[in-house]
Amino acid sequence: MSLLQVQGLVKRFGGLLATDHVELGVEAGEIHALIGPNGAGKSTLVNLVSGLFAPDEGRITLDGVELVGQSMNQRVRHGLSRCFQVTSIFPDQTVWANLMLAAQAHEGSSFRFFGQRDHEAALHQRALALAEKTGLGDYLNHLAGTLPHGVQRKLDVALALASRPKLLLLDEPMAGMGPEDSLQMIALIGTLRQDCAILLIEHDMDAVFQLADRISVLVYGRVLTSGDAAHIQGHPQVQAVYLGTGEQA
Ligand SMILES: Nc1ncnc2c1ncn2[C@@H]1O[C@H](COP(=O)(O)OP(=O)(O)OP(=O)(O)O)[C@@H](O)[C@H]1O
Repeated sequence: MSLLQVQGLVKRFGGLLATDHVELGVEAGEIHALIGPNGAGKSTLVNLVSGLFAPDEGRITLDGVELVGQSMNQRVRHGLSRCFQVTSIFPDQTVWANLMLAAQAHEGSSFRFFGQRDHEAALHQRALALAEKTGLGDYLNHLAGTLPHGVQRKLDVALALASRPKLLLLDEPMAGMGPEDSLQMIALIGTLRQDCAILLIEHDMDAVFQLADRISVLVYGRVLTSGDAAHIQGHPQVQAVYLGTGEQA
């Protein structure tokens, strides 16, 4: 069984079938990209997995645990995390304070048998590890709200990693970035493979082909096909959807 297993998932908005009986699996250690034209239902699918939306039908399991019916916080406890595009950042606090708060929120109870000093030291170590992982070392004393966009997005990733997720949901992590920041974010996402599986929505096809172990193509709420980069690039219906070359899905 896959780490994330989506089965028969349906979401309707009025008469619109935004998610049409989707079947999807994300394996442990995999970067799985979700691509498709505007309005194909990518964000809706990620919102169903994260718990922002409730499905009309279907199942979503993470590591064998049913997520449908569980709150977003419960899903985080079961190993799911997502980047919120900077909305989870405390802008008036320093980067360091943001990391310490995130470490405290997720690790507080696991240190409850430690003395106060050991507890502080463990949180300190965790915050430092998150900073190192995401390349925030030079910004620890900066107020989060004053950071350049690309650095804020790294902090966003660091905060999402604080819960030690099994699966991280990334919805357009390169959005609004210049080429230099995009390259850094692609490199960072590549290193996360060691830590967790990733379900990635991304419009930048170069980034997708560089990062993804597997790619699923959504069209009109349905999974058209899944496979590696070569499979997707050679798939006539995918070419038709993206390039308008005749053969339709
Ligand atoms: N909250 C909502 N209420 C009503 N319709 C919605 C809602 N959210 C999404 N939709 C509709 O569902 C369909 C799928 O939208 P979704 O945002 O999931 O697509 P997407 O593939 O993420 O698109 P994009 O690449 O443009 O972000 C669209 O037709 C959209 O208008």
